[in-house]
Amino acid sequence: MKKKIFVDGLSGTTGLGINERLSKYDNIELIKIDYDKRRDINERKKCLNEADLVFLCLPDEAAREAVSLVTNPSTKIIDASTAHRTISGWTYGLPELSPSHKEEIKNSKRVSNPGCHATAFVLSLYPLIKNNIMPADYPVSCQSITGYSGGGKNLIEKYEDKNKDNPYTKAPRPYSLGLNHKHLKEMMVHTGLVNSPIFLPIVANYYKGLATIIPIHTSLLNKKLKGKELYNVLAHHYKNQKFVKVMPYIDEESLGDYKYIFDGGLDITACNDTNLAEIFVIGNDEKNISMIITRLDNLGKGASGAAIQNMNLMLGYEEDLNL
Ligand SMILES: NC(=O)C1=CN([C@@H]2O[C@H](COP(=O)(O)OP(=O)(O)OC[C@H]3O[C@@H](n4cnc5c(N)ncnc54)[C@H](OP(=O)(O)O)[C@@H]3O)[C@@H](O)[C@H]2O)C=CC1
Ligand SMILES: CC(=O)N[C@@H](CCC(=O)OP(=O)(O)O)C(=O)O
Repeated sequence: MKKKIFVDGLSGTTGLGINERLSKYDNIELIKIDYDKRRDINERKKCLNEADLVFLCLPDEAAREAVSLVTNPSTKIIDASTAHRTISGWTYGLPELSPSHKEEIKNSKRVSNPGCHATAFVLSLYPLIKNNIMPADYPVSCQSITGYSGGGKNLIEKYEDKNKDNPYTKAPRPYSLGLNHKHLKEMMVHTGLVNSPIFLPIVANYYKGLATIIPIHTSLLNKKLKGKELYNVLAHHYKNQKFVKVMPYIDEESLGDYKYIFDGGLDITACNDTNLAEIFVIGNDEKNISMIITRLDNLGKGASGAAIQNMNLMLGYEEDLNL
């Protein structure tokens, strides 16, 4: 029997990405809603309760509302919004963190898809805190560079406005300057950090692709590891993962012929159109400093790709089916 799937918010950036990926499945029937009725609460309620699994690709408030409309006890939900990422009763959809995270997703009816910045951030730090290498009260700061599609339809429209004086397109823009980005709680809860990271995202004039940049003073770690040892911890943690790769270690010596760097810089769009997150560990042992840079497609492993991976697990398919 085909599984019935409903995408609430199909016309949005994440919804379209999920829809495109779902079109590769032949064992899935998409529940369709008239375009004109896509915000009609009664129509949505009907579709939500007919489905074996629904994707919520909506703003937070609308996602909460959608959950409240689901009365069918069999309906499974994957929520792409921020609404349920730190709420009890919901499973965080980042299966690479540990075998038990993956197992929980497989058995869950309520999975919250991680935020795009948070995905890269949590993947970078979880193994270090879990293994007691980074203290839970380490003063973490992080910058993240992202393409403008991360802001959904509204921000895409602003960036793509062809007015030659369009202020958005002039230069990259640091944002969330109240230092209260909506991913902070999620970043803490799912790494085990006890203090808020200082998180500064930067949006730039390109469509998609994201990288978090986390500097580390290795002398402040519980274990005074060298850069290569830090790399070894992450490489070991993710060694069996298809969608999270730890890339070869970078230091001054390897920099010259490092194949993933061109003209001294790292391409943060290299994971676009994939479901990959790639982690780079960079070290300078003389100065006791390291850096973790994690890149991904904010619409791939940062949103729609991750949602499909979670669906595969929840429906008992191969985790990497059609990804
Ligand atoms: N873009 C990204 O990189 C990522 C986004 N997310 C999250 O995923 C969710 C969707 O984001 P994104 O796709 O970017 O957003 P978009 O703004 O591109 O799309 C939002 C969708 O929600 C629909 N919608 C809005 N309000 C309602 C409502 N009250 N009832 C029904 N439908 C409604 C819109 O319909 P309409 O066509 O009428 O406008 C649109 O289809 C958000 O919570 C976002 O934070 C998560 C990770 C990454
Ligand atoms: C450029 C831009 O605005 N990006 C979004 C992140 C998108 C994302 O991960 O979103 P959710 O947490 O909503 O799922 C932001 O920083 O708010």
